[in-house]
Amino acid sequence: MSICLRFYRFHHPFILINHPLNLEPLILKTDSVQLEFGGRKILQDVYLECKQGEVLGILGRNGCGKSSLLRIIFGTLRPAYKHVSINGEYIKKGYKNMRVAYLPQHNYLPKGIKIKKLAATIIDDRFWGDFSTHPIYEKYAEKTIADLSGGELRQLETLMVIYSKADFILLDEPFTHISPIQAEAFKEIIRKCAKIKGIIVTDHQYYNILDVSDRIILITDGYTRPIRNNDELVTYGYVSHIN
Ligand SMILES: Nc1ncnc2c1ncn2[C@@H]1O[C@H](COP(=O)(O)OP(=O)(O)OP(=O)(O)O)[C@@H](O)[C@H]1O
Repeated sequence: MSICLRFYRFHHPFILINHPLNLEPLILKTDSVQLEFGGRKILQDVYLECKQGEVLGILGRNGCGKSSLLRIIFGTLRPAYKHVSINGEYIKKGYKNMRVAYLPQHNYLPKGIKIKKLAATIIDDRFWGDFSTHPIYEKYAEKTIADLSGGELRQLETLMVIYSKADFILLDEPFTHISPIQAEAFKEIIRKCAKIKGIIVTDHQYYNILDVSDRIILITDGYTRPIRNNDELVTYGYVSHIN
């Protein structure tokens, strides 16, 4: 039985519980990733840790390997070597048993199936109230994805991953293609979900990443570097200045 279900059964409405059964938060760790394409080294010294209760932001220039790293954790990209674990247990495929959910850059929801039916299998019971009252879901629950605009579909797909049953949520560019007001709303949702999940998020809208994240790591030259203050983003050449 999954930890999520055990949490749900023992949940008491008057106790503020941040983690399942008040256990120690789960910790997702990734290290020793070796990834290359056609002899070109992409990732060579990665260390990343994310625990339930926090948002970890990943920044880096185009092509530095952010999406690849998320796909490696999710289990759909196999590098030469990786070590991914949750509380010490080696995880070969993060997507198995809904340990990890992933929002890719491209659309992922299947065509021809009612959104209501998809939601019933994906959404975490603890967030059903939030999800089912979101305007996008209320408007399109009885429809299929063919009825949504590009931006609406992106919103729905993002919400479905954030509110999914997984312990860890990986978000690749959740702020791209959506309006600023929606980005603000998503940051609120991400913070709320991060009270009981671990969330890793990357986007080129770095100000949104800085805003929503508890910690930041930067990928440069295949390495992950913890960013302790925003000036380091200038030092490492990610931005020319910070306002
Ligand atoms: N299947 C593939 N075959 C060959 N090269 C690939 C493949 N997938 C990714 N790459 C290369 O690996 C590098 C890292 O790609 P990745 O998509 O992880 O970068 P990214 O940091 O997410 O980039 P962006 O910010 O532009 O989305 C890029 O140079 C890309 O061209």
